[in-house]
Amino acid sequence: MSVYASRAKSEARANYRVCPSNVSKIICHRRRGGSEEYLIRWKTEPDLPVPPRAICSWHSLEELTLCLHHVQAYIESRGQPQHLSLRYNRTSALPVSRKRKSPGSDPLLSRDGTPGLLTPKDSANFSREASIVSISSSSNASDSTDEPPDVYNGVLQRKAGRIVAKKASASEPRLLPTLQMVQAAATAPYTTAERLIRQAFFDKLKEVPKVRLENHVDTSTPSLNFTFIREFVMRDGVFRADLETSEGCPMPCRPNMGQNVGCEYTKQCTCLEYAAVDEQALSRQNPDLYRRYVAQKEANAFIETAGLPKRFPYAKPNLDERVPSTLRSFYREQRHPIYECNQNCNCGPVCKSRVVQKGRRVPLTIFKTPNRGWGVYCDEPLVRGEFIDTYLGEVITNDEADRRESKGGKDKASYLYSLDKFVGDDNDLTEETCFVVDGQYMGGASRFINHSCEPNCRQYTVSYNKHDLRVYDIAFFAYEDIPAKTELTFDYLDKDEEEEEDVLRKREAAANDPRNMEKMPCNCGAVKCRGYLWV
Ligand SMILES: C[S@@+](CC[C@H](N)C(=O)[O-])C[C@H]1O[C@@H](n2cnc3c(N)ncnc32)[C@H](O)[C@@H]1O
Repeated sequence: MSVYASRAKSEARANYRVCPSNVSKIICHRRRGGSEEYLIRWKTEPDLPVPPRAICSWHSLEELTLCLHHVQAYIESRGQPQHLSLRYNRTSALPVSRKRKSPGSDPLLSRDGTPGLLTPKDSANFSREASIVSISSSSNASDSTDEPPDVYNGVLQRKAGRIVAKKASASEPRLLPTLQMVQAAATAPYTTAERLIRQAFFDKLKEVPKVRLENHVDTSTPSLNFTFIREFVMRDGVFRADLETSEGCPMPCRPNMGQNVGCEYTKQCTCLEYAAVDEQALSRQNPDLYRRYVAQKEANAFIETAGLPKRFPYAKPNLDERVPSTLRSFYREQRHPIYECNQNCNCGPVCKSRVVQKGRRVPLTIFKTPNRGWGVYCDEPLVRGEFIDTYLGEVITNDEADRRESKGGKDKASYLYSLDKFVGDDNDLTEETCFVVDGQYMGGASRFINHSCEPNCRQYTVSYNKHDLRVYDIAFFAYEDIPAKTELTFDYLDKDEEEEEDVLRKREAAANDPRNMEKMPCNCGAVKCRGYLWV
């Protein structure tokens, strides 16, 4: 038997001690042609902020020797004399600066998967089961009682070197864990459970058009407690406005108006009643009315805009389905709500005022980032103003959102999105009475979009019933041309662009403000990063 280390590089790290008893696990990956690859998972020193389950390789030649020695002993114990190649990850789980890495830098595994760990994508396509084995020892890092056990998707937990299936409670009934998972949990190492979880997630994903999962960082998948949905799920205490308030645009809107594209060519379209006023057209058509309008606007007074010429939100150069509609610059910059035509309109399905309601057209990939959990990119290039997807989830009351939020600590990811666009707009809607979308357990791929202080996407309000101020779509559009496979991001605080010096000054102040100790650091990596996610 020979153990062959491929592409070894050494990198001494004085403060990181590795010895054979520190090896918590060896992952064996059978390759085409019968050879095997081994990945070594080290336990970490308790005082080093290296993730306990990080897959590390050796950091020095001595460590490599120990590592090979350990692999050899392990293989001998299994009696598998084969040609072996040992692959490694160059030390990516460094003890410092892990949290502040820019997106894409220094990933645990390279993007093409080489030197490669089994990725979830690989495992789903594996005809032959990747053989994954574990060496457990009583001193296993994640077995220590002062550390919480690893939780796999809230379904299976690693405890004392075994996998334990979490029981479904009456208040939280679910189909998971499956019988197969429970049985595997009783007998198998946790890597087997992880594989089953991956498979279960891929099964879920099969139902979702044009969404892929990619993970070159580790072997996890998003939570199995997450369900992909196609429309809002309305929970207790939330409601839409009465159906009869949903007016369509009546005659004269017709399917064959103008250039066969519906409402853009009628200034009378009642769906556009609350659309942005076309001030240029107004000043041309009725200078007196224009002057009055400007005065009211400057006085911040309520303006009755019915009958005034309106700006149309979308541009569509031709009727070719492959050419996307784009949001016009005024809407892109001003964030004026977009009112689309609805099922009661006479203009018909090709009307240019129907974009978001037709749903996502672009293919998205949910991928694991090195430092911000899962993120999303589009497989194809996006043009500025192109619609991407809406934010879906359970629609809950603000009180319920507060309850759900209070259950998590500062590190808990937040998936809550307030539907508060119309708060204060001459109505009695308040921050307390508006509804909230929770994408934690249910949603679409866009629920995985991360925050950036310099985002390439923006969120917009899209309404199909101008009388419903509580329930509308949150739609993501590209804010700039975005090349294929670039991570999509939006600003969670929806702040307007700030000067760089202002941001840097505020960032320093935020870093020194003890109240921010409780806040989650932002890892967006942008030059203008504000430092924290919620400041
Ligand atoms: C709507 S989720 C986005 C998807 C999430 N990354 C996941 O894996 O499910 C929001 C959460 O993602 C994480 N996140 C998003 N953007 C981040 C950033 N720039 N820096 C650090 N964490 C971020 C935070 O935990 C945040 O509460």
